[in-house]
Amino acid sequence: MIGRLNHVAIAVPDLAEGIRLYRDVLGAKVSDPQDEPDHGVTVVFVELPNTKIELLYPLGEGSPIQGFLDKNTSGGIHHVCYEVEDILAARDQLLKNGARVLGTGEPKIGAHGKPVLFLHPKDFNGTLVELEQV
Ligand SMILES: C[C@@H](C(=O)O)C(=O)SCCNC(=O)CCNC(=O)[C@H](O)C(C)(C)COP(=O)(O)OP(=O)(O)OC[C@H]1O[C@@H](n2cnc3c(N)ncnc32)[C@H](O)[C@@H]1OP(=O)(O)O
Ligand SMILES: [Co+2]
Repeated sequence: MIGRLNHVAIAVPDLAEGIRLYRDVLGAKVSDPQDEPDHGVTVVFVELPNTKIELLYPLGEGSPIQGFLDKNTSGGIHHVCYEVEDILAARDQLLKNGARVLGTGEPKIGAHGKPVLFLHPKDFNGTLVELEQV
């Protein structure tokens, strides 16, 4: 069901410092920050030849990454995103297999303009999983 790795997301406590590390220290191509109010995060994309890194910073009240940053004060790997061809078929299959789909269960439009869903980290070895329809 899952295909390519679309991105690995890293929650950062300081976005400017995260950009500096990836652009100036690691020498990667880094996008401008993009606010995603529907997701409660500001996102910066780091373009790698084979995948992307998504730097995440909380946006607004009740950001879904705030609790994670409170626990991981230096930041940390927040989720991995796998591509799927049909997100509703993937969701229904996962629900049938007992995985918990977060939120309303309906896909939202993600930072790349494509439908996304999240799966509970406790159902996947402590790793929050995002699915993105490509
Ligand atoms: C824009 C976009 C895109 O790419 O297109 C994005 O990625 S948006 C990315 C931001 N959006 C999302 O993350 C949406 C989905 N996320 C959520 O609904 C939430 O963040 C949850 C995953 C449910 C966690 O919520 P919250 O932190 O309030 O829950 P909680 O503190 O009760 O945590 C429950 C347990 O899960 C653990 N936990 C929390 N976040 C975790 C994470 N990212 N990875 C692994 N474990 C995690 C906690 O440590 C805790 O474990 P213990 O009980 O053992 O202490
Ligand atoms: Co993501």
